[in-house]
Amino acid sequence: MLIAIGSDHAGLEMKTEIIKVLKELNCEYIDFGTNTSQSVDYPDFGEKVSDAVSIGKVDRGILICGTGIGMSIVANKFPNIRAALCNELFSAKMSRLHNDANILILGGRIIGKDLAKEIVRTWITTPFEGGRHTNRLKKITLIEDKTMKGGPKKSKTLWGSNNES
Ligand SMILES: O=C(CO)[C@H](O)[C@H](O)[C@H](O)COP(=O)(O)O
Repeated sequence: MLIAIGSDHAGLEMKTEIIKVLKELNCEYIDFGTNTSQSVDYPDFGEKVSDAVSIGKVDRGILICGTGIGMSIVANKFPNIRAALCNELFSAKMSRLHNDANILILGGRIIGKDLAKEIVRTWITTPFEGGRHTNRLKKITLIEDKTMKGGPKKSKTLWGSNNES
């Protein structure tokens, strides 16, 4: 299995630990950074990993930021992405069994490295259950098609418009 992995500065230490687990599980990986403790912006790294999974360059992705929330917001903007923020084992297992999650997200400032490593082991080795869940995933894809078709929607936020008319 080929895994894309990335973090911001708040997830860097945990990323280093998780790479050890990937090696232990004989997973190949592409490390999209960051690789220094300098403060960076999580969307830049979330985008690289999510894009790699979205276009099928890699099988799955792992993202780490401070809480995992920022990376989750970024990753779930991408087509074909089912990103799951899992800071405990049960969610990690269920995100594979029921949701076929293809990106795992962890909060580097929320949980310790031993739990994070155990979550990664569980998430990598748990298969998708299929059955009734397949139809639910198809419905998610239909929603994605409806909402993403036709390119970016106009949006005006407090931070400014990304598509001025
Ligand atoms: O947790 C996060 C928000 O969702 C981000 O991933 C960042 O890690 C966090 O915002 C970084 O905070 P900092 O104060 O700039 O270190």
